[in-house]
Amino acid sequence: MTEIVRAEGLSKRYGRTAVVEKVGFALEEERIYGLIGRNGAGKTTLMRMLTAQLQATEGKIRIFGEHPYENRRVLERICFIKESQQYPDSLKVRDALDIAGAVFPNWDAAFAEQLREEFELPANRIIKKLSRGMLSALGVVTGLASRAPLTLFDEPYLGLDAVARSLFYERLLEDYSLHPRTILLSTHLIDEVSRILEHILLIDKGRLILDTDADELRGSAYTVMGPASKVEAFLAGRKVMSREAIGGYLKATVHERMDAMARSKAGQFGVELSAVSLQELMVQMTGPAVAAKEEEAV
Ligand SMILES: Nc1ncnc2c1ncn2[C@@H]1O[C@H](COP(=O)(O)OP(=O)(O)OP(=O)(O)O)[C@@H](O)[C@H]1O
Repeated sequence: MTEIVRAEGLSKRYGRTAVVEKVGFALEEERIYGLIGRNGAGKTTLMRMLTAQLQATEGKIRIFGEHPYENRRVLERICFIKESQQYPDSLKVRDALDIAGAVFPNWDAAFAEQLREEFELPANRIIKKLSRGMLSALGVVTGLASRAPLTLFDEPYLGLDAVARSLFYERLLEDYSLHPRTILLSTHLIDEVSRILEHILLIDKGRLILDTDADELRGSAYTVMGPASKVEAFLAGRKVMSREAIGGYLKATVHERMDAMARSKAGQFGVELSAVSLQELMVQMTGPAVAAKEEEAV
Protein backbone atom coordinates (compact mmCIF):
# COMPACT_ATOMS: atom_id res chain seq x y z
CA MET A 1 0.00 0.00 0.00
CA THR A 2 1.28 3.45 -0.89
CA GLU A 3 1.37 6.02 1.88
CA ILE A 4 -0.38 9.28 0.96
CA VAL A 5 -0.11 11.19 4.23
CA ARG A 6 2.35 10.98 7.10
CA ALA A 7 2.19 13.14 10.21
CA GLU A 8 4.83 12.88 12.90
CA GLY A 9 4.79 14.63 16.27
CA LEU A 10 2.36 17.21 14.94
CA SER A 11 1.35 19.91 17.43
CA LYS A 12 -0.52 23.18 17.28
CA ARG A 13 -0.39 25.50 20.26
CA TYR A 14 -1.93 28.90 20.80
CA GLY A 15 0.13 30.45 23.57
CA ARG A 16 0.22 27.79 26.23
CA THR A 17 -2.89 26.01 25.01
CA ALA A 18 -2.21 22.86 23.04
CA VAL A 19 -5.01 22.27 20.54
CA VAL A 20 -3.28 19.37 18.77
CA GLU A 21 -0.55 17.61 20.69
CA LYS A 22 2.12 15.29 19.23
CA VAL A 23 -0.13 13.55 16.75
CA GLY A 24 1.32 10.93 14.43
CA PHE A 25 -0.38 8.70 11.84
CA ALA A 26 -0.25 7.60 8.23
CA LEU A 27 -3.01 7.48 5.61
CA GLU A 28 -2.75 4.95 2.84
CA GLU A 29 -3.86 5.15 -0.75
CA GLU A 30 -7.46 4.18 -1.55
CA ARG A 31 -9.00 4.01 1.88
CA ILE A 32 -11.80 5.89 3.63
CA TYR A 33 -10.75 7.25 7.01
CA GLY A 34 -12.93 8.72 9.72
CA LEU A 35 -11.44 11.45 11.88
CA ILE A 36 -13.63 11.18 14.93
CA GLY A 37 -13.76 13.36 17.98
CA ARG A 38 -16.00 15.47 20.15
CA ASN A 39 -16.57 19.19 19.54
CA GLY A 40 -13.32 21.06 19.97
CA ALA A 41 -11.18 17.90 19.89
CA GLY A 42 -8.91 19.38 17.23
CA LYS A 43 -10.24 17.81 14.00
CA THR A 44 -10.47 21.01 11.97
CA THR A 45 -7.09 22.21 13.23
CA LEU A 46 -5.49 18.92 12.18
CA MET A 47 -7.10 19.05 8.73
CA ARG A 48 -6.02 22.66 8.23
CA MET A 49 -2.43 21.71 9.03
CA LEU A 50 -2.52 18.74 6.65
CA THR A 51 -3.77 20.97 3.84
CA ALA A 52 -1.16 23.67 4.50
CA GLN A 53 -3.74 26.26 5.58
CA LEU A 54 -2.30 26.45 9.06
CA GLN A 55 1.32 26.28 10.13
CA ALA A 56 2.05 23.58 12.71
CA THR A 57 3.85 24.66 15.88
CA GLU A 58 6.01 21.58 15.57
CA GLY A 59 6.11 18.23 13.83
CA LYS A 60 6.45 16.90 10.33
CA ILE A 61 3.91 16.49 7.54
CA ARG A 62 4.44 14.66 4.28
CA ILE A 63 1.70 14.53 1.66
CA PHE A 64 2.46 12.42 -1.41
CA GLY A 65 5.96 12.25 0.04
CA GLU A 66 6.45 16.03 0.01
CA HIS A 67 6.05 19.03 2.25
CA PRO A 68 2.63 20.56 1.42
CA TYR A 69 3.37 24.25 2.17
CA GLU A 70 3.26 26.39 -0.98
CA ASN A 71 3.75 23.20 -2.97
CA ARG A 72 1.52 23.28 -6.04
CA ARG A 73 2.29 19.68 -7.02
CA VAL A 74 0.84 18.54 -3.72
CA LEU A 75 -1.95 21.05 -3.29
CA GLU A 76 -3.56 20.45 -6.70
CA ARG A 77 -4.07 16.83 -5.67
CA ILE A 78 -5.91 17.79 -2.47
CA CYS A 79 -9.53 18.86 -2.10
CA PHE A 80 -10.47 20.15 1.35
CA ILE A 81 -14.16 20.77 1.92
CA LYS A 82 -14.34 23.00 4.96
CA GLU A 83 -17.15 23.42 7.39
CA SER A 84 -17.28 27.18 6.80
CA GLN A 85 -16.17 27.79 3.22
CA GLN A 86 -16.20 31.47 2.24
CA TYR A 87 -17.24 32.56 -1.27
CA PRO A 88 -17.05 35.98 -2.98
CA ASP A 89 -20.29 37.98 -2.67
CA SER A 90 -21.63 37.70 -6.20
CA LEU A 91 -20.55 34.13 -6.98
CA LYS A 92 -23.27 31.78 -8.20
CA VAL A 93 -23.44 28.01 -7.74
CA ARG A 94 -22.56 27.45 -11.39
CA ASP A 95 -19.53 29.80 -11.12
CA ALA A 96 -18.22 27.93 -8.07
CA LEU A 97 -18.47 24.61 -9.91
CA ASP A 98 -16.78 26.09 -13.00
CA ILE A 99 -13.92 27.39 -10.85
CA ALA A 100 -13.57 23.98 -9.18
CA GLY A 101 -13.45 22.47 -12.67
CA ALA A 102 -10.47 24.69 -13.50
CA VAL A 103 -8.69 23.93 -10.22
CA PHE A 104 -8.98 20.15 -9.91
CA PRO A 105 -7.26 18.11 -12.61
CA ASN A 106 -9.60 15.09 -12.18
CA TRP A 107 -12.81 17.17 -12.12
CA ASP A 108 -15.78 15.40 -13.73
CA ALA A 109 -18.16 18.12 -14.97
CA ALA A 110 -20.93 15.68 -15.92
CA PHE A 111 -20.81 14.09 -12.48
CA ALA A 112 -20.86 17.54 -10.86
CA GLU A 113 -23.97 18.45 -12.87
CA GLN A 114 -25.66 15.16 -11.97
CA LEU A 115 -24.93 15.76 -8.28
CA ARG A 116 -26.04 19.40 -8.47
CA GLU A 117 -29.42 18.25 -9.78
CA GLU A 118 -29.70 15.40 -7.27
CA PHE A 119 -28.98 17.76 -4.37
CA GLU A 120 -31.44 20.25 -5.90
CA LEU A 121 -28.95 23.09 -6.01
CA PRO A 122 -30.16 25.99 -8.20
CA ALA A 123 -27.34 26.67 -10.67
CA ASN A 124 -27.99 30.40 -10.93
CA ARG A 125 -28.50 31.16 -7.26
CA ILE A 126 -25.96 33.43 -5.59
CA ILE A 127 -24.09 31.36 -3.00
CA LYS A 128 -24.59 33.99 -0.28
CA LYS A 129 -28.33 33.34 -0.62
CA LEU A 130 -28.13 29.56 -0.21
CA SER A 131 -29.57 27.93 2.88
CA ARG A 132 -27.21 26.23 5.33
CA GLY A 133 -28.08 22.80 3.91
CA MET A 134 -27.60 23.96 0.30
CA LEU A 135 -24.20 25.37 1.20
CA SER A 136 -23.20 22.01 2.66
CA ALA A 137 -24.55 20.32 -0.48
CA LEU A 138 -22.37 22.58 -2.64
CA GLY A 139 -19.35 21.42 -0.62
CA VAL A 140 -20.33 17.79 -0.99
CA VAL A 141 -20.83 18.14 -4.78
CA THR A 142 -17.44 19.87 -5.12
CA GLY A 143 -15.64 17.30 -2.99
CA LEU A 144 -17.09 14.32 -4.82
CA ALA A 145 -16.71 15.70 -8.37
CA SER A 146 -13.12 16.82 -7.66
CA ARG A 147 -12.03 13.16 -7.53
CA ALA A 148 -8.92 14.51 -5.80
CA PRO A 149 -6.47 11.75 -4.81
CA LEU A 150 -6.72 13.12 -1.26
CA THR A 151 -10.16 14.47 -0.37
CA LEU A 152 -10.91 15.85 3.08
CA PHE A 153 -14.45 16.54 4.25
CA ASP A 154 -14.75 18.49 7.49
CA GLU A 155 -18.16 17.61 8.96
CA PRO A 156 -19.82 17.75 5.52
CA TYR A 157 -23.32 16.92 6.70
CA LEU A 158 -23.94 20.10 8.74
CA GLY A 159 -27.32 21.42 7.68
CA LEU A 160 -28.04 18.51 5.33
CA ASP A 161 -31.32 16.74 5.96
CA ALA A 162 -31.53 12.96 6.33
CA VAL A 163 -32.34 12.41 2.63
CA ALA A 164 -29.39 14.52 1.45
CA ARG A 165 -27.04 12.89 3.95
CA SER A 166 -27.93 9.43 2.79
CA LEU A 167 -27.56 10.56 -0.86
CA PHE A 168 -24.06 11.82 0.03
CA TYR A 169 -23.02 8.50 1.61
CA GLU A 170 -24.44 6.54 -1.36
CA ARG A 171 -22.73 8.65 -4.02
CA LEU A 172 -19.48 8.68 -2.06
CA LEU A 173 -19.40 4.88 -1.87
CA GLU A 174 -20.45 4.39 -5.51
CA ASP A 175 -17.93 6.86 -6.86
CA TYR A 176 -15.18 5.61 -4.55
CA SER A 177 -15.63 2.07 -5.85
CA LEU A 178 -15.28 3.34 -9.44
CA HIS A 179 -12.52 5.87 -8.69
CA PRO A 180 -10.72 4.81 -5.50
CA ARG A 181 -8.89 7.58 -3.66
CA THR A 182 -8.00 8.52 -0.10
CA ILE A 183 -10.82 10.16 1.81
CA LEU A 184 -10.60 11.66 5.28
CA LEU A 185 -13.96 12.54 6.75
CA SER A 186 -14.27 14.28 10.09
CA THR A 187 -17.35 13.80 12.18
CA HIS A 188 -18.69 13.60 15.68
CA LEU A 189 -21.79 11.67 14.53
CA ILE A 190 -20.35 8.25 13.95
CA ASP A 191 -23.16 5.76 13.65
CA GLU A 192 -24.50 7.26 10.45
CA VAL A 193 -21.16 7.17 8.64
CA SER A 194 -19.67 4.15 10.35
CA ARG A 195 -20.67 1.79 7.53
CA ILE A 196 -18.59 3.73 5.01
CA LEU A 197 -15.47 4.09 7.18
CA GLU A 198 -12.64 1.60 6.79
CA HIS A 199 -10.30 3.08 9.36
CA ILE A 200 -10.82 5.23 12.42
CA LEU A 201 -8.62 7.95 13.88
CA LEU A 202 -10.03 9.04 17.22
CA ILE A 203 -8.87 12.38 18.54
CA ASP A 204 -9.61 13.56 22.07
CA LYS A 205 -8.46 16.87 23.53
CA GLY A 206 -5.88 17.21 20.77
CA ARG A 207 -4.38 13.76 21.20
CA LEU A 208 -4.78 10.79 18.92
CA ILE A 209 -6.09 8.07 21.19
CA LEU A 210 -6.99 5.45 18.59
CA ASP A 211 -5.76 4.57 15.10
CA THR A 212 -7.42 1.36 14.09
CA ASP A 213 -9.30 -0.63 11.47
CA ALA A 214 -13.06 0.07 11.77
CA ASP A 215 -14.07 -3.61 11.69
CA GLU A 216 -11.54 -4.46 14.34
CA LEU A 217 -12.86 -1.65 16.50
CA ARG A 218 -16.46 -2.78 16.03
CA GLY A 219 -15.48 -6.22 17.30
CA SER A 220 -13.43 -4.97 20.23
CA ALA A 221 -16.33 -4.58 22.66
CA TYR A 222 -19.87 -5.74 23.28
CA THR A 223 -22.80 -4.98 25.55
CA VAL A 224 -24.36 -7.38 27.97
CA MET A 225 -27.91 -6.95 29.23
CA GLY A 226 -30.14 -8.83 31.67
CA PRO A 227 -31.23 -9.04 35.29
CA ALA A 228 -28.64 -7.17 37.38
CA SER A 229 -27.49 -10.15 39.46
CA LYS A 230 -27.02 -12.36 36.38
CA VAL A 231 -25.14 -9.62 34.48
CA GLU A 232 -22.88 -9.03 37.52
CA ALA A 233 -22.14 -12.77 37.64
CA PHE A 234 -21.29 -12.76 33.93
CA LEU A 235 -19.04 -9.70 34.35
CA ALA A 236 -16.80 -11.33 36.96
CA GLY A 237 -13.19 -11.14 35.75
CA ARG A 238 -14.08 -9.14 32.62
CA LYS A 239 -12.88 -5.74 31.50
CA VAL A 240 -15.92 -3.55 32.10
CA MET A 241 -16.09 -0.11 30.48
CA SER A 242 -19.44 1.01 31.88
CA ARG A 243 -22.51 -0.11 33.78
CA GLU A 244 -25.99 1.36 33.40
CA ALA A 245 -28.80 0.23 35.70
CA ILE A 246 -32.32 0.24 34.28
CA GLY A 247 -34.80 -0.86 36.98
CA GLY A 248 -33.69 -4.30 38.11
CA TYR A 249 -31.77 -4.70 34.86
CA LEU A 250 -28.19 -3.90 34.07
CA LYS A 251 -26.59 -2.96 30.76
CA ALA A 252 -22.81 -3.09 30.70
CA THR A 253 -20.16 -2.61 28.04
CA VAL A 254 -17.29 -5.06 28.04
CA HIS A 255 -14.02 -4.09 26.36
CA GLU A 256 -13.25 -7.55 24.97
CA ARG A 257 -14.04 -9.50 21.82
CA MET A 258 -17.35 -11.37 21.81
CA ASP A 259 -15.91 -14.84 21.33
CA ALA A 260 -17.53 -18.29 21.50
CA MET A 261 -16.63 -18.61 25.19
CA ALA A 262 -18.42 -15.37 26.04
CA ARG A 263 -21.47 -16.44 24.02
CA SER A 264 -21.62 -19.78 25.74
CA LYS A 265 -21.24 -18.15 29.19
CA ALA A 266 -24.02 -15.71 28.31
CA GLY A 267 -26.27 -18.68 27.52
CA GLN A 268 -25.45 -20.28 30.89
CA PHE A 269 -26.04 -17.05 32.82
CA GLY A 270 -29.18 -16.11 30.91
CA VAL A 271 -27.93 -12.70 29.71
CA GLU A 272 -28.01 -11.18 26.23
CA LEU A 273 -24.94 -10.06 24.31
CA SER A 274 -25.01 -7.59 21.43
CA ALA A 275 -22.50 -5.73 19.29
CA VAL A 276 -21.64 -2.27 20.55
CA SER A 277 -22.05 0.57 18.06
CA LEU A 278 -19.03 2.69 17.16
CA GLN A 279 -20.85 5.75 18.45
CA GLU A 280 -21.35 4.12 21.85
CA LEU A 281 -17.73 3.04 21.95
CA MET A 282 -16.50 6.54 21.16
CA VAL A 283 -18.72 8.02 23.88
CA GLN A 284 -17.25 5.53 26.35
CA MET A 285 -13.69 6.27 25.24
CA THR A 286 -13.90 10.05 25.18
CA GLY A 287 -16.51 10.68 27.87
CA PRO A 288 -15.56 11.94 31.32
CA ALA A 289 -13.40 9.83 33.62
CA VAL A 290 -12.83 6.95 31.24
CA ALA A 291 -10.00 5.64 33.34
CA ALA A 292 -12.21 5.46 36.38
CA LYS A 293 -14.88 3.63 34.44
CA GLU A 294 -12.61 1.04 32.90
CA GLU A 295 -12.04 -1.45 35.62
CA GLU A 296 -11.30 -5.10 36.10
CA ALA A 297 -14.44 -6.52 37.64
CA VAL A 298 -13.67 -8.91 40.43
N1 LIG B 1 -7.05 30.55 16.46
C1 LIG B 1 -7.30 29.90 17.61
N2 LIG B 1 -6.90 30.39 18.79
C2 LIG B 1 -7.12 29.75 19.94
N3 LIG B 1 -7.77 28.58 20.04
C3 LIG B 1 -8.21 28.04 18.90
C4 LIG B 1 -8.00 28.65 17.63
N4 LIG B 1 -8.54 27.86 16.67
C5 LIG B 1 -9.08 26.80 17.33
N5 LIG B 1 -8.89 26.90 18.65
C6 LIG B 1 -9.33 25.93 19.69
O1 LIG B 1 -8.83 24.68 19.37
C7 LIG B 1 -9.71 23.65 19.79
C8 LIG B 1 -9.92 22.69 18.65
O2 LIG B 1 -10.69 23.32 17.64
P1 LIG B 1 -11.10 22.57 16.30
O3 LIG B 1 -11.93 23.51 15.50
O4 LIG B 1 -9.88 22.03 15.66
O5 LIG B 1 -11.97 21.37 16.87
P2 LIG B 1 -12.95 20.36 16.12
O6 LIG B 1 -12.60 19.01 16.61
O7 LIG B 1 -12.91 20.59 14.64
O8 LIG B 1 -14.35 20.80 16.72
P3 LIG B 1 -15.85 20.80 16.06
O9 LIG B 1 -16.29 19.37 15.94
O10 LIG B 1 -16.64 21.53 17.11
O11 LIG B 1 -15.77 21.54 14.77
C9 LIG B 1 -10.97 24.34 20.28
O12 LIG B 1 -10.92 24.37 21.68
C10 LIG B 1 -10.84 25.73 19.71
O13 LIG B 1 -11.46 26.67 20.54
